Amino acid sequence: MKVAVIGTGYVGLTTAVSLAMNGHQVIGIDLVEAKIVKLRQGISPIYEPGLEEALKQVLTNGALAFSTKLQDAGDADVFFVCVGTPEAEDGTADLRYVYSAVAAIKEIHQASPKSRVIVIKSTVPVGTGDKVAELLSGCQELSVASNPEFLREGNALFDALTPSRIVIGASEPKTREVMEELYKGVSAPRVVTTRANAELIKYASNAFLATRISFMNELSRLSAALGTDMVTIAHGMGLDSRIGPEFLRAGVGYGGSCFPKDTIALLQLAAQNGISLSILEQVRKVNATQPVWFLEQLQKFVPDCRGKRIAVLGLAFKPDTDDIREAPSLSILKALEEKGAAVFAYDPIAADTVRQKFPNVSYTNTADEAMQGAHAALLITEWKECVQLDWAKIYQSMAQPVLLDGRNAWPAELVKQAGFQYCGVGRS
Ligand SMILES: NC(=O)C1=CN([C@@H]2O[C@H](COP(=O)(O)OP(=O)(O)OC[C@H]3O[C@@H](n4cnc5c(N)ncnc54)[C@H](O)[C@@H]3O)[C@@H](O)[C@H]2O)C=CC1
Ligand SMILES: O=C(O)[C@H]1O[C@H](OP(=O)(O)OP(=O)(O)OC[C@H]2O[C@@H](n3ccc(=O)[nH]c3=O)[C@H](O)[C@@H]2O)[C@H](O)[C@@H](O)[C@@H]1O
Repeated sequence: MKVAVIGTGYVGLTTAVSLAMNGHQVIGIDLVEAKIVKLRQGISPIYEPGLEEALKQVLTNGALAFSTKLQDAGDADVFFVCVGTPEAEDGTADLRYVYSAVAAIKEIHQASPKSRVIVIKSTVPVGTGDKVAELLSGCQELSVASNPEFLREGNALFDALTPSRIVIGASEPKTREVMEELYKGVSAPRVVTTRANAELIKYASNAFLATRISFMNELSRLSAALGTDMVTIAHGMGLDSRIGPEFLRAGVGYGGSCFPKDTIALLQLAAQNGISLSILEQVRKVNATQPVWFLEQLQKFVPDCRGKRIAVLGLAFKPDTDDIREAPSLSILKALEEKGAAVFAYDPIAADTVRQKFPNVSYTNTADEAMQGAHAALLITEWKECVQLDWAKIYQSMAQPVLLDGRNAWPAELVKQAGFQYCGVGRS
């Protein structure tokens, strides 16, 4: 099929590449010319292992092209809307990019009407797909489907190619057929339902995952007080198939472009409907206070950070991405600066972006270098470059051998044997 993908951020780019890999003829559209120039050269504006190779492959075989002009996609059968839906000032989802993309598609359609489907992949509040359909009510042959995306950054292309499920929100049989045709080669369970159900499945999934994390993070505070071990506890819980092992890792809090904005957007949607989602409110509170709690653990080892060298390892909101949106590292750097610490930070990919926000932090080329002479080292993102370290060498190089493991990813027993003072999240 001929497919246009509007927006070439994480979701748009991986959607475009995966559809092209699955045999469709795809054109990716973005307003930002610099992005399109890069993409045409096979340069991914997003860091993810393997993504650029796949992009180059589909560019070379002609299955994928890019443009800044939606008119270049005039003959497309399907328009994927993959633009951002950021948090507005009041916490609701800002839908201006969605509506402006829809208006542009409407113009194209009116100029040369034919059978077309608009697929909303962006995360949008319940009712948005129906509103879009209303806006297009005069346009014959133009229908609207909701098709939320569940990919994880850092693993986005793999997730797009092998999704856990494909959720299709569409009422008309013809629209459902087009959606089936689009995903013909992809083996994954289908949920074919209404647009509203599809939209809520997306928010509910993210909110539930965030809830698991905050539950474990809050429990980790009790675990620290009791002297129990959160990693063992999570393992023991996760073996119950009703619980499962995923998303039980306690840490310094969740970040990223979606959990923070989608949880607040869901709360606002609920409030607009007179419903209080009190559990979700607590989920956000726990997440906001988790980095503060973590820094209180540091205080036990370094009571006064003024002038002390502190190493911060990992800045991206998770490994294998250069994304720092809502990364816990940002609030931790801010707090350390306020305490007067001399911060030395390392991240294999995201340091340059963080430097723009925190110019007074010293950025190093390796984790070892950040830890040299440090009075404590804090693991914030579990990049392998920050985890697989020569502990004997580091022990010699630190001013005070204190390790604060914000991801429970360092080998606790081994480092303790090497002489370090170790403190994880709900494990000591
Ligand atoms: N980042 C992620 O891992 C996931 C994001 N989502 C959702 O997908 C949506 C997109 O997220 P990201 O890809 O992270 O967003 P992003 O903000 O990284 O990218 C959006 C892109 O759309 C472009 N754009 C905006 N308006 C446009 C228009 N009218 N025409 C052409 N291009 C336009 C922007 O220039 C930008 O490049 C959001 O609703 C998000 O919640 C869903 C699942 C995963
Ligand atoms: O809607 C979205 O944007 C996406 O949001 C998340 O994906 P992503 O934000 O890329 O990353 P995750 O792997 O979910 O991690 C999010 C945050 O939670 C943290 N996390 C994750 C798992 C865990 O056990 N503990 C934990 O603290 C990570 O460190 C990270 O900061 C969801 O996992 C995707 O399904 C969803 O499509």
